[in-house]
Amino acid sequence: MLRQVARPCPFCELRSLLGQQTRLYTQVQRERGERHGAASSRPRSGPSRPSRMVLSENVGRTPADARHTRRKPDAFAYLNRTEAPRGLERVREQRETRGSRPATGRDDGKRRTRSEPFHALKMQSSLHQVPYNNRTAVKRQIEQYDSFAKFPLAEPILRAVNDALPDLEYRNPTPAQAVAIPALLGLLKTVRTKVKTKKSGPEAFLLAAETGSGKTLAYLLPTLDAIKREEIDEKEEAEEQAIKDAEAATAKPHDQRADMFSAEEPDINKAVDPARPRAIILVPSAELVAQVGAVAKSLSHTVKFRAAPISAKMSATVIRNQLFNVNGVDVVISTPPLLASIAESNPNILARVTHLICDEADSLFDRSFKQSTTEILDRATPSLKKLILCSATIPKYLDKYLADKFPDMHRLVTPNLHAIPRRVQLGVVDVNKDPYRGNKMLACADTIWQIGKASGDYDPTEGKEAVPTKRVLVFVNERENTEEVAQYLTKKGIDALAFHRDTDPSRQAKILASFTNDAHAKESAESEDNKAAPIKTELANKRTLPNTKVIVTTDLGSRGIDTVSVRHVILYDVPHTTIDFIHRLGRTGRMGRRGRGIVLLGPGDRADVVREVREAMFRGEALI
Ligand SMILES: Nc1ncnc2c1ncn2[C@@H]1O[C@H](COP(=O)(O)OP(=O)(O)OP(=O)(O)O)[C@@H](O)[C@H]1O
Repeated sequence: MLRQVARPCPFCELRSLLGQQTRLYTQVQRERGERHGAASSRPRSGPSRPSRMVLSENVGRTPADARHTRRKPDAFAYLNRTEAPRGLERVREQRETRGSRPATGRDDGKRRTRSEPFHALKMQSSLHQVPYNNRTAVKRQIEQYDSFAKFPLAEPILRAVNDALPDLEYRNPTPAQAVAIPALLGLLKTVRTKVKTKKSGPEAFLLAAETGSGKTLAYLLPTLDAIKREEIDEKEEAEEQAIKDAEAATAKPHDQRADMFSAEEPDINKAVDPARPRAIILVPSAELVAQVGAVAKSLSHTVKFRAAPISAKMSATVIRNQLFNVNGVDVVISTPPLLASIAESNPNILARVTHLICDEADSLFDRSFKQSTTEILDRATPSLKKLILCSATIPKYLDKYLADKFPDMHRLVTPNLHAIPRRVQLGVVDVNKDPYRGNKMLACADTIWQIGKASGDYDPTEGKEAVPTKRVLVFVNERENTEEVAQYLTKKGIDALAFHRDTDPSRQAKILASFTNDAHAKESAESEDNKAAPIKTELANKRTLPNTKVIVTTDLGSRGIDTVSVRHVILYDVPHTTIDFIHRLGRTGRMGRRGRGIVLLGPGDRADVVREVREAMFRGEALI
């Protein structure tokens, strides 16, 4: 042995050289790991061998890059790099020292540092991250308006709030209302995105606030206030004019012929102007027309104005009677295509509009409604004073469009924009596992049975036991699946109904009524119970879930519908975008109530997207 050592063979030399290299490599790796804070967390055991899993940092480097001969890297040059190129780091440093805009709408003007970035969501990132670095100011403003009486609204409007919010002991403004009402009344300076231009036109506002935050009243109350003030001003002007005319008539020599002509003129009552409303509210669906119409009607008893909700589901006679009422009309609530077609044959209908409101603005400016919405906007512009766009989600395309078209727009943003309501929890059911083995319908039925069988929870905010009848919304991505899923659930003894665009209008109204309003729920529950009698006898021998009502729907049911009594939302399909996540989960947990979302994660579904949404919800962060 000793002799062998004394006389080294070439293979041993090679082995020891390799061993040295290996040790050196391991040391370098360990040092690097320690530098990145990873090495200390994982104690090493066994012999230190270079890991085959360590990725090279230089895969993207071309030989040309190495020689510094090429100026521009090719399109794939940065693939597999683990560190930013030196040039990019310089840019980042420069930006940081300059203090660039905050990354999201949820920090105090500081750059947001996420512990875990949205990797999966970045792939489908569609929401505009509305910046606002005056968060503290917004919060202070919200605190300042802790009662409706603090808004300088006309007295009948303040009284009417009680009619719009019955059954509430304390009626305090929500953050959306505290931010929007003073600004729409012209009280506050709001954040403007760009330098003021000299372009004339209506004053434009964007109200961006989370789902179920009372945006309807936030735009309705100041609009009605303005309408009423205009009405009073016009009346006073008319009276002044009448006095002047009378004085002029007495001053002039009596002309009998002139009297004759004036007697022939019709006696026009200027306060009453059929089919010439002062305010238009555009919404994307007939269901929302009915919902916003009901809120407007509840206010109209005290404020005294005429609201005309019109939708394509109404007959032509009903629409005509609503619009061309002899008593006049002040506020028209419609979908854009219907109103645009009416305005084409009666352009005068938009001649006196001073307030145009686009509720669910992201829908109204997307491909399906953009043409009719902009047509109405163009026709109304000459008389328009205020344009108000409202939405719980501001997609990038809308932000870009608004920045181009209305650079002076006032942006009214609440602190929780793009976040799922705080009291909503999100659970996941793995459909791939036993007992479902990929059967989503079975998983859905089982989840609803579990919800139905669970005892009502005590809710301290409402101070009473939870409602005995549980209402569950099931969202699917495709309209065709609504009927199929609803039928399967019915077979499993669940009271489920499909709700989509082709559902019979009267049935649709009944289905929704039981989900949107507790008072209606009692009435419609009775009628539905009577109607469902034959089904019950058919299912008499089956196990049924008596205290649970289910609606299976698509996006149609997710936009703006005020499903206050819904505690559970089941996402049968993983939504395509975070926008859909926000609107679908936003049907529960409204106005600070508790809610639960359950995602059915089946084969091929994006588990990473769901995980990131859950994490963001846990941290109370805005989605991207
Ligand atoms: N100040 C308030 N206090 C208590 N409840 C309120 C208040 N303002 C509105 N609400 C109630 O909150 C519910 C949600 O209101 P609304 O439908 O206007 O929300 P939204 O912000 O438009 O929601 P979405 O974005 O989903 O359309 C309604 O039932 C409404 O009556």
